[in-house]
Amino acid sequence: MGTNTLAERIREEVNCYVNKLAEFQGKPVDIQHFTHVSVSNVICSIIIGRRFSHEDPRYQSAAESLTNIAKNAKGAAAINFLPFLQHLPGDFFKARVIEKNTVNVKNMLVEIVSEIESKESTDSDDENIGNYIFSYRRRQNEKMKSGKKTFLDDANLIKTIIDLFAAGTETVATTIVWCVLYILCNPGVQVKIHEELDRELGREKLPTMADQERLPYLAAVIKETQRLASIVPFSVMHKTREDVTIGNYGIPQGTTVIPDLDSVLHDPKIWGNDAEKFNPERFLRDDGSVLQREEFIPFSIGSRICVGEALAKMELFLFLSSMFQRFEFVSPDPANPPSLEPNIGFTAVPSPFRLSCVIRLQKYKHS
Ligand code: HEM
Repeated sequence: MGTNTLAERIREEVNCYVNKLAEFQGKPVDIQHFTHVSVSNVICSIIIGRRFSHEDPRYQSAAESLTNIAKNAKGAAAINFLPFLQHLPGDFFKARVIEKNTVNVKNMLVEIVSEIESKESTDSDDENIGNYIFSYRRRQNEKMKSGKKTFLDDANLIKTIIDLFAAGTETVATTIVWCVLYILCNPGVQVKIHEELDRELGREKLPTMADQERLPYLAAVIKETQRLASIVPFSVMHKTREDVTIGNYGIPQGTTVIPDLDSVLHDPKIWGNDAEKFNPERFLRDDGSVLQREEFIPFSIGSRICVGEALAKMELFLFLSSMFQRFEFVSPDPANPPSLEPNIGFTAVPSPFRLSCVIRLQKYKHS
């Protein structure tokens, strides 16, 4: 799918999202659920070509299951190291919770894929271009016709869709919520974001990707959020395919390796003694332009770097720029800001909190 089409789909979702937040008229609300639904709708529009309403019960149940999987993933990781643990009575490592939720998501997807495919047979190819399921099936048919061996089968279609939902929803939604939480605890940062947005974009038009380079302060805020929140602290497990030597350490073939991204993102030798503080300025040069740091690795590094990095960056910019343009985020009790203590599962998620989305702009004149 082209970058422009993708950005347009994200902007459509962002517009629905900020309208949804505006409905609360500044009353305190926990935005985690709405943010998850909107971000997974971006993945939905890529995979099946349409979005779901925030109230759709089938969709709400799948979103809840994905959250449960991410929340409990850390405990279940112990079973990857010591597989016999899965036979213990009870569910101390939450493997059964994960299994139950995965089956729920899988059943919903199988149902949706079959609905989409029965509808697609009546749609023209042009209407389906840019839809992941359609592209997958087209490639699968080409491979089968050519007689080549292919892994593109029904089971892998569902598995890759689950991967995209699981990896692409929790991560981006959690980063957006962390950003707002850091802002509540650092109100001076929000003042600077608003100044930059008002000066560079005004308040009439929903931001586009073309606006990104005019907002270096916001870019620094997003980077600092990703650094400090370090939402995938232990990345994804890998296994060595051959014997390797790193420094004085020999790592035999077949060793499970857990990359500790957190140790780089929070290292005071790299970021200074204020490494545990939220300080967007560390990503800005003296002239106000954005500083790229090679130690900034929230998406990991190497050949298995996150495949969704470009999409995630686009979403973070379009969601957050529009949110700050439209609202001022205020803690209902400024003297007692919400806790910054994360709940660590597969991702590091903020503890639930409420905030007021005070409207700066009623509605966009042009979207
Ligand atoms: C702020 C958002 C995100 C962060 C911080 C993030 C971070 C990561 C990290 C650390 C990894 C592990 C890389 C490794 O194995 O070394 C990963 C893998 C992955 N990510 Fe992301 N990600 C984000 C968003 C997304 C999005 C939006 C998608 C897709 C639509 C996505 C899809 C994936 C997939 C499929 C993998 C597995 C790649 C593989 O198996 O090689 N991610 N991500």
